[in-house]
Amino acid sequence: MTSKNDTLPDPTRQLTALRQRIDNIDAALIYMLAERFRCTADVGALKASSHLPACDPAREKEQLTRLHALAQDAGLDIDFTKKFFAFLVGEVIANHKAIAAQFQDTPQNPVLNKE
Ligand SMILES: C=C(O[C@@H]1C=C(C(=O)O)C=C[C@H]1O)C(=O)O
Repeated sequence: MTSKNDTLPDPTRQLTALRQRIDNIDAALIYMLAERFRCTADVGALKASSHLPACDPAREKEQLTRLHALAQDAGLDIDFTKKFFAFLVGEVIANHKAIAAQFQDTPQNPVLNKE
């Protein structure tokens, strides 16, 4: 199969091909993050309705140990992994606090009643 891309100089074609792979990976990351945040929103609603704290340091410690090993195995920078995880969990905890505040105002939280 020929395409317009076949007529480009080699480095340009290689760059286009690499960027196509990057775009595919970015799409997968966005979908995975969206799914993770949907899941953590459900955790936030469960915690709010059960009066559990937004943050669980023991669980985070376990996750960090696991992610450290996974990052090492995958060849992903450990410091980046820790920073990314801290950023992600920081967002989740802020969301959990917002859900808890909303639950206090309106115990009929729509997140809990969506099914
Ligand atoms: C999602 C939870 O809430 C918080 C967020 C976490 C996460 O994003 O993975 C982990 C621990 C908690 O501090 C949980 O307790 O499982």
